[in-house]
Amino acid sequence: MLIEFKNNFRGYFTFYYKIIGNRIFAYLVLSILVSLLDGIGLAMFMPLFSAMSKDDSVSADDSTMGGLQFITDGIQALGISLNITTVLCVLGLLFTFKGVCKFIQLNFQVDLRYQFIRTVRTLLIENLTKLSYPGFLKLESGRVHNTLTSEVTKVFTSMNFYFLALQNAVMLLTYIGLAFLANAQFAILVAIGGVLSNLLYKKIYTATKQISIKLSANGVKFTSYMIQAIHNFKYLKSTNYFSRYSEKLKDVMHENEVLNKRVGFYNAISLSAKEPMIMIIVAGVIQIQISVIGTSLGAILLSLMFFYRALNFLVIIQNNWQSFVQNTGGMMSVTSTLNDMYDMREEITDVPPPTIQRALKIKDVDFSYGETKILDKINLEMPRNQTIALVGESGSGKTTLANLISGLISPDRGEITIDQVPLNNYDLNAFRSRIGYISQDAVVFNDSIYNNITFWAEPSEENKKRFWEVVELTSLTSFISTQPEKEQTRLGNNGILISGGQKQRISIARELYKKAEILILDEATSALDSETEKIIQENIEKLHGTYTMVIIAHRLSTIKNADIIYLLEKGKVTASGSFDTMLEVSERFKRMVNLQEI
Ligand SMILES: Nc1ncnc2c1ncn2[C@@H]1O[C@H](COP(=O)(O)OP(=O)(O)OP(=O)(O)O)[C@@H](O)[C@H]1O
Repeated sequence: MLIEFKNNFRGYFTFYYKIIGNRIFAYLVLSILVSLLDGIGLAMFMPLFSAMSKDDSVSADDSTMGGLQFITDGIQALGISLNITTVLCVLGLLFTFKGVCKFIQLNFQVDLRYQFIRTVRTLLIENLTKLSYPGFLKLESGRVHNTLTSEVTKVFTSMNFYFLALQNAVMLLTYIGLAFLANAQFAILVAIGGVLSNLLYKKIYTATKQISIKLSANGVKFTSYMIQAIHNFKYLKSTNYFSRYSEKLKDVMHENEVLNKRVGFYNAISLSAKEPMIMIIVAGVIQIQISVIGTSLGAILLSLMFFYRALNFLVIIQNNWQSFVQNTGGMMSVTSTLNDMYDMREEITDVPPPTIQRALKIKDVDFSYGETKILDKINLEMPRNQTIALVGESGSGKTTLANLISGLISPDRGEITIDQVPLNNYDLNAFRSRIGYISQDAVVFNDSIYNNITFWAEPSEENKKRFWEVVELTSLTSFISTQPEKEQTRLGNNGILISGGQKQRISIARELYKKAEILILDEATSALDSETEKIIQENIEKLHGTYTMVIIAHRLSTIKNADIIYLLEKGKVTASGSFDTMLEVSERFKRMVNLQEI
């Protein structure tokens, strides 16, 4: 889903409406009801004041009620006589009803908040799931991380203040309306006072909005540095680069501090200007009413009360808006990340791919990263249940080729086919769910060994049996038996609590557990000692003929039994054949074998 919004009051409303839907109107109606009840309740004080000066009797045509006379008229029309007791009872009833409405409104607000935050997070996760791999390479990980955590919260906070401002705007309008009914001149003066104070606040909002955008960008920078610090902690620690690296973090923190101080400065202006502004406007209005217009103080008392309250709400709105603006940077960064992800999404069909009957083929494939050609006219065949090996010097394009085979990237030219049908015609997600990928960097989650290998499968008898089978195949049995909590032992962040070789074996076990059709092993056994490597190698050998396998290896001893070996040199396949054939046809391959003294 693509979200766009215009940078104005209506644009923000549309943005929230897109996320929350029609419930936004129910919330508005509740807000109006609460403010109306509050206003009418307040108006009921007037007959009370007049009764105090007229021996307990409440006059039905009290001039202090102005245009709000209909309220007391309405009470009398119901057959209730007006006296202090009935007015007090009506007051009590009105404010109780207002309390009930406020309670419903606040609960509804909490519900909306969670609906909102859930919808935005779900959208982000959905877009992240659909994001193409090349798209992911373009997105900074700090940006994704920051958006999913702090920026979403900022959007939610912005919505909170937007609604508070809106709710208080309803209050303001109600009071202006009531003040207008009580005394029309007051309403005009409120409008003038409001417009004047808004001019000052508009300048503050613009400045705050700019800072908010900068703060969001800085947040991305900080998160990005932090992720890298945690990821590379061991290296930074062992080389004592940490102190130099932490300087970078401190710089970003300092930039943040400067920006936050500026926000604080504008906040201070907006908050401290509140009271004097109200008092000046109120005093000015009273002065104009009495000396210029010649109204008596009694006649304007109710209007003045509404007016004072309206002004209070005006200032509250300005403060709400200031807080809203402070968080608008979050709205912008969430929408831009969402939309960037959407633009770089993977378009896939829903045609399920068949199992390979004959072969997966790569035909005349070219691939470039930017301007740099990485693969040049590659032709390669992976016959069903056979093992192919990709060898070649570092940077020759082996992993890029594996990425093409797994459909992570698409060729610029040429095609990849399953039994003559282009791979892109099929649902690539369904295809990938049949791939087992063991990469150079072992993938380990901070969870139990069981969950790491089964990928959180139900601990049913059948699953447990399969778990122990793959544990045996990957020589992990004795390792697990020495662990304090056996297969329930947790592995720590990125498998920090276990060795590199153990991590690699757990990664292999996960892919074997998966019942994949194609196994891609990219330097899968490189972190293992020769003895463990030999055992796992033998176990992988046992799978020969049951999986279609791609093995990428620098250690040529591990691919001796591959059905077809492809030698890659600078993105081109320069020789192919069985191990023995390769020794005959490729001088380069022969040299590589001799160097490794196989
Ligand atoms: N995301 C990327 N953006 C730009 N260039 C890339 C990217 N990934 C890889 N490359 C470049 O593509 C070339 C081939 O990389 P690849 O990882 O496929 O090589 P390899 O043969 O697997 O190397 P190794 O044996 O060292 O793993 C390299 O020159 C590399 O710098």
